[in-house]
Amino acid sequence: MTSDNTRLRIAIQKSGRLSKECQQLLKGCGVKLNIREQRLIAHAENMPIDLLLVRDDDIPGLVMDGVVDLGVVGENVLEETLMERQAQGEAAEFNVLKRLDFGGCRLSLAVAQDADYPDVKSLEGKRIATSYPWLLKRFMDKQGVKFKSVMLNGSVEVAPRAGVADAICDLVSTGATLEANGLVEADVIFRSKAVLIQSAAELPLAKQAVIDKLLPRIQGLQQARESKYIMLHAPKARLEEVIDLLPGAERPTIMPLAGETNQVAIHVVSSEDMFWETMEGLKELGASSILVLPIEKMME
Ligand SMILES: Nc1ncnc2c1ncn2[C@@H]1O[C@H](COP(=O)(O)OP(=O)(O)OP(=O)(O)O)[C@@H](O)[C@H]1O
Ligand SMILES: O=P(O)(O)OC[C@H]1O[C@H](OP(=O)(O)OP(=O)(O)O)[C@H](O)[C@@H]1O
Ligand SMILES: [Mg+2]
Repeated sequence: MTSDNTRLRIAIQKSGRLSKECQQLLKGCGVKLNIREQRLIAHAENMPIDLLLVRDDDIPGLVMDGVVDLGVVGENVLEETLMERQAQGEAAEFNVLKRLDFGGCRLSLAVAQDADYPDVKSLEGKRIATSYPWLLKRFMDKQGVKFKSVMLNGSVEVAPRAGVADAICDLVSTGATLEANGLVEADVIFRSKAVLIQSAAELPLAKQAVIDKLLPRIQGLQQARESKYIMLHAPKARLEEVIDLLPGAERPTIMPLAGETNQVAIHVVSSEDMFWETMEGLKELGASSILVLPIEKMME
């Protein structure tokens, strides 16, 4: 990659479940990217940042070997790589800078829909197909269940039907993939989200300064995504009841309404979502013109 060691190097997934959201995250942080198809490297136009676009499996290693400074990867891949590297005596140091709010999934054991599965002990001596042998082994060792691991890098969900395994241990989100393959989730063994990790190596001040800029921006984006701006009109007489119903702990702003003495306008930033039920409750108290708006960025 570039020989310019003053530019912060960040590894993200090239294409897959994390790639779009990683690019959006950087864009939201004000990083102008010029990503071209087929290119491994993308240079930011307005900040000293270079992106390395790779398979997600390679990201923890690139960070742990200090080839890149930062990486975004699922905790599932991170933890699996960590265990594998530790077992092989390879470099396995890194720091988690931030748990992100995307890439949520779980690593689960799944069996055929008609299988008899009272608990995990029913997998004793069985063949389990997975791309995560270390995470699976850790869980099964803890449960005291012996099994045979069948390592597959992809299409794990077809293994039972193909007669290659009796059960699988794979990532699940909605469960649609399992259902489409006649499988049911039996036990969750690991819950995962995407994380931003940093290499353990000490960074030059200039690079650290870029990280110090990015982190509060990521925090601001995440906080904004979790928050809503709520506006409504409410009768003065029921103000306290209306405020009690509003989600989140922030005190609202109360403003007069032109030409209206019995009603006020209420504005509040809420850290929680506003449910239809709450809106209906507000309406019953006489509130009207209730608006729930998304917030783009936030800084406290
Ligand atoms: N269904 C899902 N919903 C949300 N996040 C998921 C889902 N499946 C996987 N992930 C997360 O996204 C990561 C990347 O998933 P993806 O399926 O794109 O990986 P991959 O096929 O191994 O890609 P690559 O070609 O980069 O190796 C996973 O390691 C996991 O952390
Ligand atoms: O429970 P679900 O919502 O169905 O999601 C789970 C599926 O998503 C991931 O694969 P992905 O779709 O990213 O494709 P891949 O197998 O090519 O990685 C994962 O490996 C599962 O197969
Ligand atoms: Mg992968």
